[in-house]
Amino acid sequence: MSETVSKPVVGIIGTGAIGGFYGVMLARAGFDVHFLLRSEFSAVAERGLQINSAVHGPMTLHPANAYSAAEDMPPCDWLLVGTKTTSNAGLAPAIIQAAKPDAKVLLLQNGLDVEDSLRPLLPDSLHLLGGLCLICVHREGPGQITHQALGAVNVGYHSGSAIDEVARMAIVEEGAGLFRVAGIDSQAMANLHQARWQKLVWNIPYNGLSVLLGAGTQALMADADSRLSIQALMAEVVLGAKACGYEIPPGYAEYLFTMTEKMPDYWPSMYHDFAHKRPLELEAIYARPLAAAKAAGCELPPIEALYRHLGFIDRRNT
Ligand SMILES: NC(=O)C1=CN([C@@H]2O[C@H](COP(=O)(O)OP(=O)(O)OC[C@H]3O[C@@H](n4cnc5c(N)ncnc54)[C@H](OP(=O)(O)O)[C@@H]3O)[C@@H](O)[C@H]2O)C=CC1
Ligand SMILES: CC(C)(CO)C(=O)C(=O)O
Repeated sequence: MSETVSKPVVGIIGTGAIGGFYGVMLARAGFDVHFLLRSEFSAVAERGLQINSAVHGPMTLHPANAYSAAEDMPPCDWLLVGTKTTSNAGLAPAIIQAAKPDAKVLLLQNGLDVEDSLRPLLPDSLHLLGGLCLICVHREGPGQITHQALGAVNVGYHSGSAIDEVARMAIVEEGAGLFRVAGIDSQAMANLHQARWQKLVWNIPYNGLSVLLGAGTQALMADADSRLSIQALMAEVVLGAKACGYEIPPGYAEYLFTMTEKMPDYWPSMYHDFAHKRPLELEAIYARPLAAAKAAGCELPPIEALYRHLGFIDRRNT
């Protein structure tokens, strides 16, 4: 049965791999999509966005509604934030500028509590949501995105003026519905914290080890020692989540491990940040989960060691 959702105006704040991919998918489904860019503005204004997708085939959006300043964007019903988490608080002026008064702002980002630095800077009328993307995409060049595998987005409510759980879930369902109309698997999550911890079961081992060991997923999965490290780190994330009150479903870590064996060789976005000398998302993916677990009385030494090694690398790299 096809789902009918009225088509809102969508703004993409940060058109990189994630913002560009989901923005193009929504535009292809008939949504009115507007893209805020920074370094790639001229290239995208001239040539549009190209997605080379192993799942959907080649896709081009040309012309794309490209902007270098949020002031020039039309008022948006939904804003999808596709920047890295390293500068969330700095995005508030652009978000406020591009948002309708009761807009929904969806952070399509990995990590824990990534909404917290932004929330106090936004008006209460704006709804803030988090989206966990299970996808392998990266930027190949200005306006050029490679999509290797997967694509689902799980959406949860963080904060805003929704008066009760029913109102919150209606907004979350609306968000998931946008993606489903665009042919993307999407689930409404009742608990955003739970969803963020669950996603960390993948990101904590693979993102960090890809940088530390200089290896993509296939090399990491082919070596007995790195397999053990991945499994140990996954088990630690499950422990940390449990200490904080979030039960990761039994078998979930094993499911992600097996899923990764079947994926094409994938270099997580943290590796791309390292290779391009951009700051790593260490605060969101490591420091906050470690601090939350510690506050709940749970030390996670292997994750802490990985975090410290990555900090050393990051400080010398940027
Ligand atoms: N790539 C993936 O497969 C996955 C990524 N994620 C998560 O998604 C998030 C986004 O990652 P990803 O898409 O890979 O990152 P990218 O680096 O590809 O994209 C980030 C984009 O945000 C832009 N940007 C940053 N600040 C601003 C600003 N102030 N104004 C306008 N544009 C801005 C950057 O522009 P500029 O070029 O100028 O820096 C860049 O285009 C991260 O949290 C990541 O962990 C989650 C699942 C999978
Ligand atoms: C887990 C993965 C690779 C999708 O499987 C992903 O979404 C990520 O890189 O954050």
